[in-house]
Amino acid sequence: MQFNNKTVALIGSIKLNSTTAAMATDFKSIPIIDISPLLAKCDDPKMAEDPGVSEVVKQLDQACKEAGFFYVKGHGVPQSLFNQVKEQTRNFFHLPYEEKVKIKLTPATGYRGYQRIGENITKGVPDMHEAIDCYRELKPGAYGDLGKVMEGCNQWPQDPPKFKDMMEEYINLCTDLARNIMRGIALALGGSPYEFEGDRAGDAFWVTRIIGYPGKSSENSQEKPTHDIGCGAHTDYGLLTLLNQDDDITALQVRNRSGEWISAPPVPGTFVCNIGDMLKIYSNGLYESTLHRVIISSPKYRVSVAYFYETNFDAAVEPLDVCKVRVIGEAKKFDRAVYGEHLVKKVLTNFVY
Ligand SMILES: N=C(N)NCCCC[C@H](N)C(=O)O
Ligand SMILES: O=C(O)CCC(=O)C(=O)O
Ligand SMILES: [Fe+2]
Repeated sequence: MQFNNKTVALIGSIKLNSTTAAMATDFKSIPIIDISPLLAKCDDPKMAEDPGVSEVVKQLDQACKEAGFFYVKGHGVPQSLFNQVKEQTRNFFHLPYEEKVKIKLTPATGYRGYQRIGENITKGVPDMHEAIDCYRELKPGAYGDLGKVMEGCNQWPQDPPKFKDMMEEYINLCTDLARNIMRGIALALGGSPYEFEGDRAGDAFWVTRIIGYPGKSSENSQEKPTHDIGCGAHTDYGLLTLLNQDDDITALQVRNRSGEWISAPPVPGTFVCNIGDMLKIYSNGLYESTLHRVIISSPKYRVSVAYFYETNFDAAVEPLDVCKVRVIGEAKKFDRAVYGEHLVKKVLTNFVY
């Protein structure tokens, strides 16, 4: 099924109150939320009283309950940088393998660097993508044994020139943006704007994956995909993902509660945002970390840059008190996790090495 941008926007603007949201039929598309009113007030301690903020918060709450996915516009990241990040990513992956493998990811590099097509594994199946993985750098010994696996320096290519500077600038903007969206989500959950600061995510860890997907049986590609799963079905690990995807290829799919795969077509200039496993726990399951995957069906090479905003590396995550009281039903067994343990467990099973 295909949607044009107008359809997505229209469905996104339908307002439901919380009762109807719970009874709503399964989502068939993903809403677009203009967060500029939230960003205008996000440093004001009284932001919750602002009508513009309240409207955004209502839309975030509905999107997080229904789909766990939403597009964000009015995000304030300059369009030139937003697009340049994808163009330079395309330029990097276009280089010969000998050049790319100079920054190869290995356990010794703290799982930072370049992986070729088929080296990342999801549920036992090699993914048909290549990528550069980056993580916020940890000071040696910072989290003791918990952090050891992830210690290391990010590996940046020499070519394209200025790639590191560009990505670091972009990552800093994504970090600020994600913190501000999380203030809106904290309000949506019925908490203070600052629930996800301090010991929870005041020193947020982050992950960035710079990704390229080969075109389907394209003649001039370096490597032909052996199947059409660009990235197998998975959930993201932390709080909130900000995905900057190529403008003209539909490849990302999101699973709804009926098990149907719903496309998340490109909406130029927007981030695709989705909830990670830690936010699912904080929200006591009110918000789901939705399964998603990438299917290769276009002959064209596709790039995407995924920024993952996480909790503090050593955060012990359990449902917020405001969310415990909101879940009806008898003696629910609350989930718990230490974020760093969750990440390390994933990373250690994600690779062929
Ligand atoms: N940091 C995050 N969220 N990365 C998502 C990668 C998903 C694929 C990975 N092989 C997996 O199976 O999880
Ligand atoms: O490339 C995409 O569209 C999504 C990638 C993704 O889901 C991930 O890296 O976690
Ligand atoms: Fe993902």
